[in-house]
Amino acid sequence: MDVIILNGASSSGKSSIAKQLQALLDENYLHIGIDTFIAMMPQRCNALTQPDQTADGFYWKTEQIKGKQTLRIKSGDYGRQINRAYHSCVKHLINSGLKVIVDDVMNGQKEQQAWLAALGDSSRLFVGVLCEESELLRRENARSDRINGSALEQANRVHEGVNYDLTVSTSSLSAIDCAKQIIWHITNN
Ligand SMILES: Nc1ncnc2c1ncn2[C@@H]1O[C@H](COP(=O)(O)OP(=O)(O)OP(=O)(O)O)[C@@H](O)[C@H]1O
Repeated sequence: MDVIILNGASSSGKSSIAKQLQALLDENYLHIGIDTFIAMMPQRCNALTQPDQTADGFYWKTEQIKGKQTLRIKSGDYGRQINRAYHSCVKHLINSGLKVIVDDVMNGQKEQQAWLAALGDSSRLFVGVLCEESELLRRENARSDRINGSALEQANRVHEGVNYDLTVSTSSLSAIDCAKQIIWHITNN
């Protein structure tokens, strides 16, 4: 498998699963996500600590969705350029003979299509990382580095229209057991 794409809301447990996969898989897999690129960007390009401050990179915006005040991540021109580069960078890594675990918060079906276009004929596994909303909220509140409200907004939207090879539930399984489920699927399909 060239690339394993873990898709789920913030705090659903993607990074934890990615680390367990890296430990358990025989072959070496790189772990990459948009946070990898955010860490490379000049700080002035993003406004991720407070909502409603626009930026050329990524920022949070309060929107009324279905009558509810909701925080959504938005991107400016630079952010969109970074996102496209993130997709093609994964393909370049694969073309260099490397294997990759992508840890992503997809914008539903639209972003899966963008991944499929970028990945071409590389072998890939789309994994939905599911978590109950009450548990997402508990985890988000326990973290000091995540803005409150983002996990719940993403909870359903990230999965809308996405076709998965398998899903794992991190509200009922530990990260290591989710990783074992994924490896079982790869080995037996
Ligand atoms: N299967 C699990 N069971 C219980 N707690 C978990 C599980 N997976 C992750 N957690 C906890 O949830 C929190 C978020 O985990 P993690 O960083 O893996 O999520 P994430 O989906 O990568 O989040 P983000 O997209 O915000 O980076 C951490 O405190 C982690 O310890």
